[in-house]
Amino acid sequence: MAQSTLDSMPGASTGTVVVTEPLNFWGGKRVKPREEKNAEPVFEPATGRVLCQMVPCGAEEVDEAIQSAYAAYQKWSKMAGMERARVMLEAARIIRERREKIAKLEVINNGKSITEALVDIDIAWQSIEYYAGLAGTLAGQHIQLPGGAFAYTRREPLGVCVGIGAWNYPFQIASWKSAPALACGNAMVFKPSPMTPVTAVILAEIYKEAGVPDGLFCVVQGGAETGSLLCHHPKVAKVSFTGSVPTGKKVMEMSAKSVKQVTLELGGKSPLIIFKDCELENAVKGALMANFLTQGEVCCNGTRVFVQREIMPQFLEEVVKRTKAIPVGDPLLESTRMGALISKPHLEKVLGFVSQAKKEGARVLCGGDPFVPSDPKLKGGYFMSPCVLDNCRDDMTCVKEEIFGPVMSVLPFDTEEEVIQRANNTTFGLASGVFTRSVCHESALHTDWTCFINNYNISPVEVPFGGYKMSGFGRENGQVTIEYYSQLKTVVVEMGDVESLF
Ligand SMILES: NC(=O)c1ccc[n+]([C@@H]2O[C@H](COP(=O)([O-])OP(=O)(O)OC[C@H]3O[C@@H](n4cnc5c(N)ncnc54)[C@H](O)[C@@H]3O)[C@@H](O)[C@H]2O)c1
Repeated sequence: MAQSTLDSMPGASTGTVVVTEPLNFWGGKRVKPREEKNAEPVFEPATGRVLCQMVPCGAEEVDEAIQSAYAAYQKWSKMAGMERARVMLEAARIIRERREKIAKLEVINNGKSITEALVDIDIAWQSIEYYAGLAGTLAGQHIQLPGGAFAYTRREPLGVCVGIGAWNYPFQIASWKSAPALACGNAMVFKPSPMTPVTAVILAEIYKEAGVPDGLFCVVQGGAETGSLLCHHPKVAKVSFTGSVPTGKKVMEMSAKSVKQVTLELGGKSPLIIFKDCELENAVKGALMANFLTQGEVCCNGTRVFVQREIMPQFLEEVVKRTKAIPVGDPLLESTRMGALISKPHLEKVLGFVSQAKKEGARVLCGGDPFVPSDPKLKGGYFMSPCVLDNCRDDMTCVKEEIFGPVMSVLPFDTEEEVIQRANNTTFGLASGVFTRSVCHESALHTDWTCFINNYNISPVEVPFGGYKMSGFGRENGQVTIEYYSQLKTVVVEMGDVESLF
């Protein structure tokens, strides 16, 4: 029963899968929704067909999941880091073994290409492996005090952590949040996006199979209402949220009521700066990687591409030629490089940004239209042709707002000083990129956020990832994330008599 969705994957193709198993998971098993009446259809983006029904969890179900996570936390937090590591390494091994099946299911639910989904799943198990490696290293300090007294510190878990995910990297987000949480001895209740509910529960099954106590990683389905129940629950110690800025603000506000810790991984409108002394071939490849992965639905995409005026003509010629050549279509085909956007309303929103850009004076050099693949089964899918916009100005909507689709805005610049000022002139602060052959750490230091030099969208699990300004705070990945899922306890030990002032 538990493995049936995945077991049907090897023979599955686009347009054939229906998921009927329950998508909630707590107490060590899948749990049927209590009431089906609020069910919402979930669509396969490549066909527009209904893939499954998502039934939001209500207050009682959320409470049940949290209680089950709390019970598991009591056991898991008492285990040694090395014991936790062993279980997590087994989970990573199982994911690696099933990577093709999980990736296929992810594609069917999310619409991204199978080539990319396989990378996402690999990054997911790597994250669990990485934090398993750190679980045994959690330690404190010993501090000597006068008269033989001393103090020591211990790194302790927080308790039950909540993870709330976006729809663009469903399995990977669940792994990036749960891996450091579990390594530190916490339990996690995870709520995926209502548009991508099917793979988080697979992760829950894998953790169980690997040997975590029942309830340690739970999945509750739902949207805003379920999310807010999680943020308000008194037994929750921390909320790690990935999503848009407006929702992030609400999560922070709700969490503040009971002083829960929060990590916010929010949106962006990142700049990519291409200097005239760059290796043009690499800069063009970088611009494509910075804009068109996952149909442009990537938070840290470098969607404001600043190009030094002298090389603008060559840059545009090359970038447009390659953008036109991107194969858009059936995301399960290995030859496809761009799949379908997440939903019909989202596709319409992205196309609306292109129309608005035209009205404001931008020139469409390619793409920006709905795309209908020749395969009849894809006729109802949410495809569009990847778009490059020229003639852009900093005050245009397409340059200021997060589009979250395959739309690149290209802007000319003259000097480094000017471009850094323009690049930083945004309330977002997630990522940036610089292409140049000269030493450019100066530019990296001057951008208000993470900076990729001579590449873009590289996120190895060892490297911290996260935002400045309204793109959020806290970090995911890297050693530092341990600090966001643990707290430091201090113990002071007196060895002599108490010197009292009274
Ligand atoms: N910085 C990052 O790491 C990162 C990664 C991926 C996506 N994103 C951002 O996510 C956004 C796209 O994702 P989205 O459309 O799913 O975002 P969203 O903000 O609409 O939803 C994100 C999650 O929050 C939940 N939610 C909605 N209202 C809520 C509420 N009131 N209380 C609690 N939870 C609530 C949703 O159900 C979903 O699970 C983009 O802005 C993108 O940049 C950021």
